[in-house]
Amino acid sequence: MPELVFFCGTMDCGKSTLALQIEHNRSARGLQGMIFSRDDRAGEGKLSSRLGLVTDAVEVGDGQDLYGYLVDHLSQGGRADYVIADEAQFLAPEQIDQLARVVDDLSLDVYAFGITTDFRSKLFPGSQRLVELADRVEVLQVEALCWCGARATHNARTIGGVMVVEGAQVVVGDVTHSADEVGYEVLCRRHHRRRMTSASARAGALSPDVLPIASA
Ligand SMILES: Nc1ncnc2c1ncn2[C@@H]1O[C@H](COP(=O)(O)OP(=O)(O)O)[C@@H](O)[C@H]1O
Ligand SMILES: Cc1cn([C@H]2C[C@H](O)[C@@H](COP(=O)(O)O)O2)c(=O)[nH]c1=O
Repeated sequence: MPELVFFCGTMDCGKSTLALQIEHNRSARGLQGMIFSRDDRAGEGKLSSRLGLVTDAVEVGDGQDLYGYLVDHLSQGGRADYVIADEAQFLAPEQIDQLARVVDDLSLDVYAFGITTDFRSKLFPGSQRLVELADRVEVLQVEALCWCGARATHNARTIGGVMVVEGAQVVVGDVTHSADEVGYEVLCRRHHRRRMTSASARAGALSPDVLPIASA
């Protein structure tokens, strides 16, 4: 039976790498995938992994009907044996419904990849719909780690390494810490709740407040 599978995890846990591996394994057996992506860091119409691999993809636009796109593609003689949708958190809930319809009405497997929650630990609408509709939700097994060594479960947005909690839900970026730019850092829940990034933990460790008091 064809399935809608949601592969999820924090940023930087290998979702796009897995998407590219699934694509590679199927295309090596002569199958042809329809690859959707949206706002990939590598640019429009790309699906890229931090391991350096990249492939072309159909850039999904606002309000684009993904089911209609596939029906048009197939009726014009195009081929699609399965569907991959990366950065699926950026898709609208209606587009997730369209992907479910691709599974049910076109009998194609759909593999969606994305982060579940944003920098405020709130579900992205697209990810919420995936959790509601997917036949299977798979949490990636290569866990990203918080600076403390615990499994990272949350995504923090940072500016100059300091965690921020205000701002637009969507800001494309990477797990970096340049001085003024928006970056991201994966944290365990405890340190996300305490807004403690690696930079603020380091600063705290160096603060005179926590240095041992010299005995008189
Ligand atoms: N230089 C490297 N050597 C080995 N693995 C790496 C290297 N750089 C990144 N990775 C792996 O790639 C993962 C990120 O992969 P990617 O598919 O881009 O993540 P995601 O799509 O989940 O954000 C990292 O968690 C790490 O396991
Ligand atoms: C937490 C969070 C992330 N984003 C953006 C940042 C990246 O461009 C993508 C995630 O990509 P990855 O391949 O999983 O690293 O999402 C965002 O826009 N808003 C957020 O709150």
